[in-house]
Amino acid sequence: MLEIGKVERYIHEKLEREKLHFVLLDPDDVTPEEAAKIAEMSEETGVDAIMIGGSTGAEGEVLDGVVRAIKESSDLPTILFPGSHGGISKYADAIFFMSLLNSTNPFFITGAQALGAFQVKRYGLEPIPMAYLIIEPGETVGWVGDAKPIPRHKPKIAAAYALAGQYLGMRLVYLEAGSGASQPVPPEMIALVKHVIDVPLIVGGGIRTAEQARAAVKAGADIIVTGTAIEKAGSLEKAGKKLRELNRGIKGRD
Ligand SMILES: CC(C)=CCC/C(C)=C/CC/C(C)=C/CC/C(C)=C/COP(=O)(O)OP(=O)(O)O
Ligand SMILES: O=P(O)(O)OC[C@@H](O)CO
Ligand SMILES: [Mg+2]
Repeated sequence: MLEIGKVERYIHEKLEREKLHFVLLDPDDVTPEEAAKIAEMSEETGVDAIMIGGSTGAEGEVLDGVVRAIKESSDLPTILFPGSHGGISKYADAIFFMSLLNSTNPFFITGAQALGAFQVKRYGLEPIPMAYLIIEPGETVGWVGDAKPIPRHKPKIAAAYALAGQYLGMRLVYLEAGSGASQPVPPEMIALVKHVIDVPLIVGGGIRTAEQARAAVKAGADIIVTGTAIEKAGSLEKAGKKLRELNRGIKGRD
C-alpha cells in the first residue's frame, strides 16, 4: 500500500496553519560545522526544514558529513535536494524525488531518478515526488540541468507545466529561478501557477529580503526556499539575523 510519509505529512499539517520556510544548504559551500550551526539557528528562529543539495559536487562523504552534522545539531526534517543520483545520503529523512520537467535532457527527467531509485529504497528514504521547473534566469542549475528556462513574462507556460506535473502524480511543484538569481520568480507567475494547481507550491531562487519573501507568499507560494542569503550572510550572527528577517516575511509576523 502506498502511504504518505512522515515528512510529507509534517509539511501538509504545518501548511494548514502557516506558510513554510525551508533553508537550503549546499555541502559544496558550507562545512559540516557551519551547517550544524545554521541548522541549529534555523530551528531556533522558526525555519521548518533543511534542504541539502547543490548542482555541482554535493556527493559522497562530503554530503554525508553535512547531513550528519545537521541531524546532530537540530531536530528539523532533512530533505535531500539532489542534482543527480549522486546526491543521495542515507542519513537524511526524505528526498525531493524530482523531475526537471522543462529539461531538454532525459537524464534530468527520468534518467537520474532510475539510477537513484534502488538506493532510495535500500536506505529507507522517504521519496516526495516533485515537479521541478526552471524559470529564467535559471543560473547554474538551469545550465547544468539542460533546461529550456521558462521566460519570466510567460506565466501560462509555467502553469501548464505545473498542472502537467500534478496530473503525472507529483505532489509538489517547485518554481526555481536559480540559486543566486538577480530576480526571484515574478509574483504574477506564482499567482497563476497557484491558481491552477492543488498541490503545495514551492518557490526559490534569488529571495534575499523579507519583502521579496512576503511578495512571493502573497502571490500564492506555500513554501519559500532560501540558500544564498543565509550562506553568504558574512558571519553566523548575520545569518541568524537574516533567518529571523526572512521568517518574519514568510510567516507574516513582526
Ligand atoms: C531524484 C533524483 C535521484 C535525482 C533528480 C535529479 C534532477 C532532476 C536534478 C535537477 C537538476 C539539478 C542539477 C538540480 C540541482 C538542484 C539544486 C541542488 C540546486 C541548488 O544548488 P545550487 O546552489 O544552484 O548549486 P550550486 O551551488 O552548485 O550552483
Ligand atoms: O540560493 P537562493 O538564491 O536562495 O536559491 C535557493 C534555491 O531555490 C536554489 O535551488
Ligand atoms: Mg549553492
